Amino acid sequence: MREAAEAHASTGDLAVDVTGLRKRYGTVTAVQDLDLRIGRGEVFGILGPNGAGKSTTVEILQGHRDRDGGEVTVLGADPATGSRRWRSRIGIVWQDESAPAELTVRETVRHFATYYPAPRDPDEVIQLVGLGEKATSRVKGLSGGQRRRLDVALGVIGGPELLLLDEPTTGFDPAARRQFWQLIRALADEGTTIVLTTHYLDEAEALADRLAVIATGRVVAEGTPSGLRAEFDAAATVAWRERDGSPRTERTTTPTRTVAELTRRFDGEIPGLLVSRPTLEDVYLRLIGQEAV
Ligand SMILES: Nc1ncnc2c1ncn2[C@@H]1O[C@H](COP(=O)(O)OP(=O)(O)OP(=O)(O)O)[C@@H](O)[C@H]1O
Repeated sequence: MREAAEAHASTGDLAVDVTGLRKRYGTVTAVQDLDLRIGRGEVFGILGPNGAGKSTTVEILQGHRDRDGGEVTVLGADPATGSRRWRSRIGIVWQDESAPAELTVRETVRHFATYYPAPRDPDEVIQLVGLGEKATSRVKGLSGGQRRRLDVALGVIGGPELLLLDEPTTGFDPAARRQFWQLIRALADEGTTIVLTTHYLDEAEALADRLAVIATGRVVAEGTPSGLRAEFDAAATVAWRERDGSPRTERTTTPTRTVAELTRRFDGEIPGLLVSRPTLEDVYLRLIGQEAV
């Protein structure tokens, strides 16, 4: 999936192509000079802290929010002028619950299917999201996690080529998150392009073929989860104490050489030696400006 998506991204077969996106709300700049290229069939994570501009970006991709500047193409069209037919090719899982409480799960999914020109089979979608045993339950009786699964069912009932999920697992317990991840992977295996925003680094790592870290409306890092990790693994910190007891640290991409030099200098044991590398979490926190590594 990842190789196919990267090949698409490089050959120009893009599901999402954003250049120089800008959005302000009054005096607040929510998005500034944001670029995104997402290949067809790719699972793409947009990772960032509260207020980074994730929801604003996704709303602009959906065509639900105007932009102030930049070029945006989603499935070949500008979302600002996308047709109804274009909209039917995109599935959206909203942050707010949208299903009517009094209907059953099956009634709700069947009802939403009528909005689309070529919907999927409602019972198949109910099975896909793991609500088979709840098909005849009323929406108001579902748990939070089950509601979210229903939201995904409503997002995919139209058979979308592109699925946009805004913070899909916020409020989930750990087991529900893992189950939800399986669902996203199943959809990705069917070939759906998936863009999801998240606060959670582990979620982006577990699901995304590629991810963009955004902070204050800009992309501050982009790549595969393993590529980002490798890039940041390059720098290690060597810490030790000098003979007078004063602490020293050195950031280096060649810690073994540094330790060898120190070994020679101290002629044996290096006082207080510590060699450490940042975790991906440390790197993420540094990227979003919340902690020094
Ligand atoms: N309708 C609005 N009116 C005014 N300011 C807004 C509006 N929506 C968002 N903002 C501001 O724009 C910035 C980006 O918000 P956005 O919701 O896009 O971020 P986010 O990354 O999705 O955050 P969160 O993770 O908290 O959902 C924030 O400073 C926010 O306060």
